[in-house]
Amino acid sequence: MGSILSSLGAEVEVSGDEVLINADGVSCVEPCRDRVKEIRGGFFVIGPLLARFGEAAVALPGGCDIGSRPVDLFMRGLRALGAIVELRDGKVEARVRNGRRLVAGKFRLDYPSVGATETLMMAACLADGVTILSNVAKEPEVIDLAHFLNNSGAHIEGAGSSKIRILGQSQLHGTECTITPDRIEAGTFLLAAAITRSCINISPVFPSHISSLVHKLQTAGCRIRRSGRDSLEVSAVCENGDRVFRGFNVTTSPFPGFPTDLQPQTMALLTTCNGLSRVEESVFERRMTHVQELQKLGARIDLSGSRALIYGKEKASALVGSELTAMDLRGGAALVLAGLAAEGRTEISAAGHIYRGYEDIDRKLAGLGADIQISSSTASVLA
Ligand SMILES: CC(=O)N[C@H]1[C@@H](OP(=O)(O)OP(=O)(O)OC[C@H]2O[C@@H](n3ccc(=O)[nH]c3=O)[C@H](O)[C@@H]2O)O[C@H](CO)[C@@H](O)[C@@H]1O
Ligand SMILES: C=C(OP(=O)(O)O)C(=O)O
Repeated sequence: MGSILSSLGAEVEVSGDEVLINADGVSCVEPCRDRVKEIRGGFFVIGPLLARFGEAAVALPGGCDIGSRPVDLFMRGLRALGAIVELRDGKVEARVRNGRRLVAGKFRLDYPSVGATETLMMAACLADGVTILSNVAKEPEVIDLAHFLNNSGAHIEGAGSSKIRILGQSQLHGTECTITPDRIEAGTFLLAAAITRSCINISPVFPSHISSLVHKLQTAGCRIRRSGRDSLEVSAVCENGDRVFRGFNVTTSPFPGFPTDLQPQTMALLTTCNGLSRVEESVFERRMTHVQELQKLGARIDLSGSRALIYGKEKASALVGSELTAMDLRGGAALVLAGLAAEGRTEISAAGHIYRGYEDIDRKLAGLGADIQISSSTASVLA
């Protein structure tokens, strides 16, 4: 994102955990227009750029190959705000009808897409009048973005519910914000503790952001308690002191349902839980490519479309290390977890996927006692 903002003329300075963005340089409309047309991988800037400059052209979103990832909701939503939007040569081109300012409108999303909700919310902040978006995503990241925009002078109500009301402003200003903790990274570490039958303390994490995972892990037999305002302690030892976990069923769905971004890692855990578990992926239609890799470790999984039946083994150590390929980000994380539990050495190629969502994952896991090395192309995990 930093390089996208820089290519638009913003100054971006990274210092430790802080990022300083000065967008004054993005005020010149003509050069900006040219730069925007060259952007690759910045699909989500279409809303703010269109609202700010009356015109934007961005490449279709990339990301993991986990489904068709359509952009119809973005296009129809922006049209409802008065834009002319066309898909041409792999790019979405949009401009404001009759002048330079979007007009407020009403738009109901067919599906509560996170990206479409965030894009339309950003665009509507600068539209003329009151916009109502309904059936929107309720993810914590949507609430976080709304807080940030409100602190920048926007007027957004209802983020976190299924209807958002936005009173458009003529301009926004800079502000400071702290980004909400990454619930998917925290959830992955909860699962790492569970699959290795360990006890760890995780922070920062807001427990209410991952309660669906916490409930499932408790069903399996994990003890999890809140150890502070933004920390959780997970102890992968059952109440009766043993380490045999029960399998459970999972169906992914939008927040507050079970997150699709934790489905592959949860499946890795289920291969080590007792009995039959069912996993159904309902958000993305091709998010099961980790199954064939888990099978190479000895996991018994029957796959039919987006439904998997996992015949768990009683012992966490029932998996055996092998050579695997990370097909996408969360699928790759699932293989790392399985590799931690498997007997012997697991080598994962195409590990670059994993870094896209887990900064320093090798250092963090090594700090917890794992024997893991990741280069940009390969991860090696020793149980
Ligand atoms: C960078 C980022 O934050 N990515 C997250 C975001 O992705 P992203 O915002 O891409 O995911 P969406 O919430 O948009 O996608 C959810 C569903 O909506 C459908 N859809 C989406 C847009 C559209 O115009 N039409 C349409 O039909 C998609 O095909 C998918 O089936 O939310 C996903 C669901 O929580 C997470 O897995 C991703 O990690
Ligand atoms: C699917 C994910 O990311 P992206 O939307 O960038 O592909 C993810 O974070 O799991």
